[in-house]
Amino acid sequence: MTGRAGTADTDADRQIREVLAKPCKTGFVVTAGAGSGKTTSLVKALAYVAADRRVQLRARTQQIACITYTEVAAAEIHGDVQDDPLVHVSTIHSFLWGLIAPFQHDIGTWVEARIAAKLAEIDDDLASARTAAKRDSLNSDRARYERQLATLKTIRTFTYGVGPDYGRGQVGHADILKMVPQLLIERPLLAKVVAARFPFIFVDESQDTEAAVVAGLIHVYRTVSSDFCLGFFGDPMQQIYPAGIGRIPAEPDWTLITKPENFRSSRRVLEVVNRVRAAADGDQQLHGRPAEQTPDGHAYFFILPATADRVDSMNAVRRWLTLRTSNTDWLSDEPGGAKILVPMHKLAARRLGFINLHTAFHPKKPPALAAAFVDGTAWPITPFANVILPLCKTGNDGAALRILRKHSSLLRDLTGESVVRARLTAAREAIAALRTIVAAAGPESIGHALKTAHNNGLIDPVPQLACYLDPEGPHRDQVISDKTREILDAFMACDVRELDGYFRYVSSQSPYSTQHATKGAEFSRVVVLIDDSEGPFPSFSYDKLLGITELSATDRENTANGKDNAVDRTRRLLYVCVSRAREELAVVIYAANVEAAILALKVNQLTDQPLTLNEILNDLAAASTPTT
Ligand SMILES: Nc1ncnc2c1ncn2[C@@H]1O[C@H](COP(=O)(O)OP(=O)(O)OP(=O)(O)O)[C@@H](O)[C@H]1O
Repeated sequence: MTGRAGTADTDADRQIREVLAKPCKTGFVVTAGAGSGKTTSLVKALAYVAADRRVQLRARTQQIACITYTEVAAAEIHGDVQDDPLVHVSTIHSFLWGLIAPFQHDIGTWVEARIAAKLAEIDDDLASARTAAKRDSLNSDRARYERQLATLKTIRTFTYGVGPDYGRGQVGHADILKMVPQLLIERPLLAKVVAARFPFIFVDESQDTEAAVVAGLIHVYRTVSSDFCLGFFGDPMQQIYPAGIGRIPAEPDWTLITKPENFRSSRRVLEVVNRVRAAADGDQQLHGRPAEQTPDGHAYFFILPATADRVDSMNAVRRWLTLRTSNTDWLSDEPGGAKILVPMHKLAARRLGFINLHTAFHPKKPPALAAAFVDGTAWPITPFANVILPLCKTGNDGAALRILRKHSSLLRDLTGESVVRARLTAAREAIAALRTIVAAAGPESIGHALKTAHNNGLIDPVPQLACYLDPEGPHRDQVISDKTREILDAFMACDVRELDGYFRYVSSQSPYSTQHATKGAEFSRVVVLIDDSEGPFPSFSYDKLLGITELSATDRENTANGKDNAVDRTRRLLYVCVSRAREELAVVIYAANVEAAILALKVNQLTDQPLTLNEILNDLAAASTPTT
């Protein structure tokens, strides 16, 4: 056995196995800090059940379900269990869709109710609409939903895509998270079918799983009488998405398991990890590895003036770290070099040259599209990732055909040689036109490229984008909100060259990553960049965490009511960030008032010796001065 499944057992692994060996309905919650090996324990649990119950599960055509947070995590776990077909690893969305897809009638009923709710909402808004323009816009949305409702009856099969297109039988990402838990609770048969198909369901990163989804799964547990096991692996301190449940409400008969060790971090890094957590729930980790295998490592805090040039000062920090740790990897921008965790994409966007693109996707009140921009899944951009840029980059016809066959319906299901030939010629001409637009680049080249690709059938955009690009086309009944339209208008005006830096960034090819996106990952050398001065960072504030900025009235109200607040949220994010480091860690804070920040770090007991820009510049100067 190799990889995570082959690591030494901990007490928690043994406890989990005891639960899994019980021949009855059972459940458990593993709650433990960063780097304690929760995912490792999950992999071992999968391997154990697969080995122990293989014959029985196979005979009943059952599988062990493992729900992960991202596709990347799912792929890793697949690798860990050597692609065992008995183990069904998927993200929450695809897991839930897999459960509901056979229940087409129920999906139809749910969608009908959803459209009815939208219509009721519009009627309410119409009653209070003050301007004729507002009434017109609401009435036209109403007419669209009415048409969707009318065509719904003709839909034979519902499918699942990024955004909803009810009139054409497509439910969206967000719908799945609402629909499936609701149906699990309302349809007893569905709960039974789920338990019969997956007698073991394990959820990783449970703290960021939506409360409704957790409630749906717990409902399955409560209602089934058969042999069924539900297990959660998570850490409430690492909840960084607002919809996440945080702590799992365990059933009275479940086993609660903790893991007190940290297997990831060096001595100095773990000290910082523990210090960040101390003011939250106070849980402190011990080293899991034997003393001789736990390196001392390095961990430093830097306070730099907010007025400092970001590129120069960051380079100074990296040079200083190279000097102090004798490790030149701190200077490398290649994978394996320093990983720089920025609070917002805006910081990386500026450094990697896609600030206009970033601004386009971040209107004042961002809809879900802004969040999708963050993780590289925004539907207006995917045609560039999958089709437009690959078509422009490849010089050969064969590769272009493969791209089109995979991502476009242009060349699919064609009959007759002359039709195929005509389509191929048209595709070649369209690709040549695209190449010209992309090579010329400049303002609005994104819009030109997108329209050219769409008009020539090279891309099959999601319904909303198709409607935006061709308002009278087959997707004309799509409802596009004003905010989404605002994003699309700004996106079309961008320069196609900005996509280069953006794609490097979201595919982790740059040294930058956002603090949210590093969930579950680990790196040898980590820089955590703290910079509130570069603009608002919604819902988070390092200045508030450190006590440099006063809490707002809302923060105080949330705190008084025991609700989540900016300080707790930011502490959790900082905890996730510092705990990504294996050997070496640098926390770099840009502060408007350096003295106040130094004091704040000491008062908050995060470090006793923060370094200033002057100190590191002096050290660098001394190191470069030849000794006589
Ligand atoms: N029992 C173990 N023995 C040795 N190394 C281990 C053990 N468990 C985990 N590790 C190592 O510790 C590191 C962290 O493990 P893992 O990613 O499973 O932790 P986690 O609790 O899921 O982390 P996080 O919550 O911070 O994302 C990995 O490098 C893993 O290989």
